[in-house]
Amino acid sequence: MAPGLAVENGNTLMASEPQMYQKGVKHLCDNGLNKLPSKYILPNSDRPDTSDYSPHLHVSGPLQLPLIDFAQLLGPNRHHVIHSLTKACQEYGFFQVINHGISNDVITNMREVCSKFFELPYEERAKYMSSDMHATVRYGTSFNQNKDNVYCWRDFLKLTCNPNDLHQLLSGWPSSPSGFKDSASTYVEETRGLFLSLVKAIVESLGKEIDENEEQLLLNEFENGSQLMVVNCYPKCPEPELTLGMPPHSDYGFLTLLLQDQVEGLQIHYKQKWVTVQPLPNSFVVNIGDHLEIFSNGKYKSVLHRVVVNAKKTRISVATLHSLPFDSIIKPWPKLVNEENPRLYRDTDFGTFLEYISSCEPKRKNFLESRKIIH
Ligand SMILES: O=C(O)CCC(=O)C(=O)O
Ligand SMILES: [Fe+2]
Repeated sequence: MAPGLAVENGNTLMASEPQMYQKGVKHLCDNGLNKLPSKYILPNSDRPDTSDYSPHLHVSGPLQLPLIDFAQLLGPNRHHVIHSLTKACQEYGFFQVINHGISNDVITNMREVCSKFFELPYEERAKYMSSDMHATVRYGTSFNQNKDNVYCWRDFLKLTCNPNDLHQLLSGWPSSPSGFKDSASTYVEETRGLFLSLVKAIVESLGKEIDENEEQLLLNEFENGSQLMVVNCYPKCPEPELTLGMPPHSDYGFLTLLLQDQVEGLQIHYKQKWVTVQPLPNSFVVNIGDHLEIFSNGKYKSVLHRVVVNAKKTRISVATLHSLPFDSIIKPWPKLVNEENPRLYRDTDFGTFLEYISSCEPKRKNFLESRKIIH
C-alpha cells in the first residue's frame, strides 16, 4: 500500500482525501481499492439503472446505431446515403461510420499510445495536469473537477489541436510514451479529413440548394476550425452501479467523432431510455453537437449521452470535437430560416460556450436551452 493510505471499513482511504481524488481514478485504483469511495457515489436518482447498465439484463439488447457507409457516400449511391444520414440525424442524433478510409494502422497506433499513456507512472502523467480549463494540454479527472461535487469515474487527456496551430501545439504534447506525438498528430489530421467530408454531407442532408461557391466558403470556415481531442480512460470500478464514467451531457461542437474500444459503456438517450451503444470494431461513432443543433435551427438535435463503467475491464475512448474557429459566431444557417421556420436560437459566440463550460457543471443541455428563442 502506498504511504499515507489508511484502511477504513475495508476501504482504502487517503489521509488527505481531496488531494487524492484530484490525482485521478487510475491513481486511486493503482493503490488498491475494493469499495467505491463516497466521493464517487451518486444520489440514487442519478445512478445508472442496473437493468439499463448491464447489457446482459437489457430487455431489448444493445443498440446498433444507423450505419453510414462512407465509401458509398463517395460513390454513385450518394443520394441514398444522404437520405439515411438525414434520418439518422433526426431520429438518433448519432450514427456509426464504416469504410471511412482511416487505416487500421492509424487507429491501432492511436489506441496503443493512448493505453500506454494511462499506464505511465502517475508522476509522468501528472506533468500534464492543470486546473486551467483553457490549457491546451490538460490531464485531469471527473467531468469538471473544479466544480463537481460527486466525481465521475474517468481520467482524461485533452489536447487542443486546431489545424492552424497544430505544429506549435505539438511541442507541448506528451513526449512519453514514445511515438505518442506522431500517432496522435496523424490521428488528428485523419479525423479532421473525415470530419470535413461529413460536414459536406450533413450540409447536403439539410436539403437546401447551395451553389459551389457558397459551399466552398462554408467548408473553408470548417477547414480552419477548432478541434479538441479528448482521450478518456475509465478504469475497472469496484461498484459500477453506484457511479458513472460521464454524466448525461451533450457535446458543444458541431460534430464529435468517437473511437471506442470493444468494451461497452457509451449510452445514448433514445426514446426516453438509456440505451447502450454496441461497439463495432474500427468504426467511428459520430454525434451531433450543440453547434450543429443551432446551425440546423433545431432540425437536428444534440442528444444526451453518458458513460457507464464496469468491474471487469478498463475502457478507453478517443473523442475529437470539431467546430468552427474559436472566434466565430454560431448561428442558424440563414437558408433554414424563413417565415414558416422562424429562427429558434440566438447568436452565440464560441467564447461564451467555453466560459459556461468552465464555470459550472455543464450537465444536460442547460446552456443550449438558454440560447433558445421562445416564440
Ligand atoms: O467515452 C465515451 O464513449 C463517450 C465520451 C464522451 O461523451 C465525450 O468525450 O464527450
Ligand atoms: Fe460526449
